[in-house]
Amino acid sequence: MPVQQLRFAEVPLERNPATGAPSAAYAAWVDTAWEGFHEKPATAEQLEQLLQAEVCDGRVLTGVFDDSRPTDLVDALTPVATYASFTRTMNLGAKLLPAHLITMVTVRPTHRRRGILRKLLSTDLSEAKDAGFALAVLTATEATIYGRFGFGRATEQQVLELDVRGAVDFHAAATGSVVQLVPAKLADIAPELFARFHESQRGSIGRQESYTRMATGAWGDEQPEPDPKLRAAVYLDAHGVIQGYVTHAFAGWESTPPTLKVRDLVAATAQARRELLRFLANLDLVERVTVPMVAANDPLTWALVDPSRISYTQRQHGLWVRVLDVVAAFEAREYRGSGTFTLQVQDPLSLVAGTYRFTLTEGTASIGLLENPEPADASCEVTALGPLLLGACTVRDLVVAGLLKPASPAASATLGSLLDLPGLPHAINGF
Ligand SMILES: CC(=O)SCCNC(=O)CCNC(=O)[C@H](O)C(C)(C)COP(=O)(O)OP(=O)(O)OC[C@H]1O[C@@H](n2cnc3c(N)ncnc32)[C@H](O)[C@@H]1OP(=O)(O)O
Repeated sequence: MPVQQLRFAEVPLERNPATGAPSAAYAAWVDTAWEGFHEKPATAEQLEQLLQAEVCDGRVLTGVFDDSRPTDLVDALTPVATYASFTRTMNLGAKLLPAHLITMVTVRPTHRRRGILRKLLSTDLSEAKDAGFALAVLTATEATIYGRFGFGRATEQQVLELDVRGAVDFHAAATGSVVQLVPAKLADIAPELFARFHESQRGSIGRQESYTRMATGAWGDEQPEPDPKLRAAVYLDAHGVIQGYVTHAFAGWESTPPTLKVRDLVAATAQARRELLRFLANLDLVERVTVPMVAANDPLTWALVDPSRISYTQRQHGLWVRVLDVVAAFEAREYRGSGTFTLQVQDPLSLVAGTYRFTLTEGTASIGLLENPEPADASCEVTALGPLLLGACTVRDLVVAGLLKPASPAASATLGSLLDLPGLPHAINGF
């Protein structure tokens, strides 16, 4: 059936009024989404947990239905495609801005490559812009899908592997103390510490409800069901203030070498992170500690006396950002110094196309869309705006990549001097 004849409908986060259990329509949506990611069907208890969490998140679920399927073979409530969105803030450096988050996008193999994703995404991005969102954000299963819709790669992450055989020495003397505690104690501590991290880290994206449930062991890292293996510790600074937490689980005696896997490590200060890693590095009976969601410019190599204990694996793209409002998004960014330039943006979805004048005064921007466009100092496709907004790379990197086209070498140098930022954007969670 062509995409025009399919039915696109919101699937409410609701319960069966008679039983109080998650509704059949919600269950069918989850089952389709999970099948799309090759997961087993959710159990009744998992569905209950998911519904609770998704209500907390304020998710909006969309299902796409093919009413031509034989109802004796397939329940009419079962969608052929799923799509979900909700709102969290993103740290753009100078400000946190509400972002439109897109997730759980699946199209059944029987209905692929006939434009369902294109219709879902282009409609949703247009509605998100009309609703006032300056950016949409997603994580991608494949890097090649979302550029055509204007998403640009904004953060990266990798897994840190630390060889913890024998004594692991740090340059800095230990400070503060670490207290091991049951994960349930993190119910209030985890969101509060994450909020402090989120305020301080460019590129950070707000967390959904599942993260608190995972920090407390109510959910495992793979399924929304209790995880008895989980252990936890907090770091207290020299004044006794909690500044970070870590949750972790032993990978089992069959792991080679014996490995402890960090599930989540949230530190409100750089010292807290270092001290939690020192705690992990000194655990007995394990030879390797792995830490996920580590920044591409992770500073641990500078903290250890022997940096060869560290290796990084699984480096990959993290958040993809689609700018929906150039003025609001780029006024929430940091800059260096003062100056002006104009940027012409091309946008196949016509959401942000135009020429913008940036007037920068001591690191803050005032931006306007020009009514009578003039030849711009640089031009780019909308997909370059994500990395440019977050400072994910330098202006020169974007120019060399062919993603940003300066009118002259002087214009390139001016943009670099104003837009290049120290450090990298980083997010410690996906969604
Ligand atoms: C935010 C997230 O949730 S990321 C998770 C994405 N989901 C998955 O990976 C689950 C498995 N895959 C799927 O469910 C589907 O194949 C999807 C969602 C990736 C694509 O859905 P479809 O409805 O087939 O895509 P649609 O037909 O609308 O294609 C839109 C465009 O994307 C392109 N495209 C679609 N899938 C892919 C892919 N896997 N890789 C590269 N390009 C792709 C198409 O060629 C098309 O390009 P064009 O319009 O420029 O010619």
